Amino acid sequence: MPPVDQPISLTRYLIEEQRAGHVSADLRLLIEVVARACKTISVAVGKGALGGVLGDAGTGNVQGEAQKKLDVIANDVLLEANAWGGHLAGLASEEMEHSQPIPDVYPRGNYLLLFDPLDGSSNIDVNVSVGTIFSVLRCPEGVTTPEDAHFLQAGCDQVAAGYCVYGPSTTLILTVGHGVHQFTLDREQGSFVLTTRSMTVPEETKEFAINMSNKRHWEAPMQQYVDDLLIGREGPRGKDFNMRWIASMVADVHRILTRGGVFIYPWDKKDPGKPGKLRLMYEANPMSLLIEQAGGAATNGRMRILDITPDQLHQRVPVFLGSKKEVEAATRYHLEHDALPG
Ligand SMILES: O=P(O)(O)OC[C@H]1O[C@](O)(COP(=O)(O)O)[C@@H](O)[C@@H]1O
Ligand SMILES: [Mg+2]
Ligand SMILES: [Mg+2]
Repeated sequence: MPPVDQPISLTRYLIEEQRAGHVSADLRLLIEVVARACKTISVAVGKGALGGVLGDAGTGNVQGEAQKKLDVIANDVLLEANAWGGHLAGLASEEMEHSQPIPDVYPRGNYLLLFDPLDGSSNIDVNVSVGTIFSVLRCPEGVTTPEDAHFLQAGCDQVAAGYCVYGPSTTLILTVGHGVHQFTLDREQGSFVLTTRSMTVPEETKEFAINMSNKRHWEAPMQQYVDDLLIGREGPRGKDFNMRWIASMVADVHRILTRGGVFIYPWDKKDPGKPGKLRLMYEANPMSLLIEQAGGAATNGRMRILDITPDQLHQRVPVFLGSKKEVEAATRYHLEHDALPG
């Protein structure tokens, strides 16, 4: 990836993208508001035990998951910042049952924002990287008070997507449909600086990321695929593989954007009613757009994630994303299994 010679702030990068006709003024300002909210969340995360922000909130979200204090704080920060941002018609969060239109009394715009305010929250209390994932859609024409149904657009309709990782450094990864770029938070200056232009995911990899403890609950083709990875060079894949699992999707995807790999959260029969663990609108779609923009691939094991027509705001999907050839290989195991007679 080419290094950047001159420090370029996120603001300057976005102005250049606006001049090039890649973003509207409204979208530029909306991304700036999200980035500012991420800075605030980064400060809260960084306080750790000193800030009293660790531990459970004692509440559950709409998904029936126990919320961490920081899940609630991050959600509130994003809501507050964006309600006054002036560029949105509505927003939706993994932590809220329904989407929220921006009330009349606030300045409003034509975009819809969806977010996972804090991804990987099981890692907060052990001081491992967590992050924020976001996705931007257009509000359908003529709609002034968007409802859940207006957010149900395929991932290929996203106009921007990104995530922020709160790790050893705070980094913002962004696409507005013209490549994927990395910005690192300069903590002294308080601004995001472009540190990697045009990130690319190598086509091939020898590294996979999966929660192996679920293996016995997977479908047959998924078990076969991983068995073949583990046999390594003596098996049909003809090479040895390494494994990583951080259990924060943002951090696992960030590694893949940086050095390649494949990330898989397949369907499992622990809870057969759930079509997957990860959420289409807040996790799978934005990450799939980023990965595709960086030259990788993303499927649900059978079809391209960005082509899925959502039918629920909190819809879950299996996720296979990363290095193109490896995602194609894992997908092929499923499609060939589906084509078997009987
Ligand atoms: O604990 P598991 O089952 O391995 O799941 C880990 C996955 O769950 C997630 O933490 C789900 O995200 P949330 O923390 O936003 O619910 C992903 O970031 C991660 O990839
Ligand atoms: Mg998440
Ligand atoms: Mg979350």
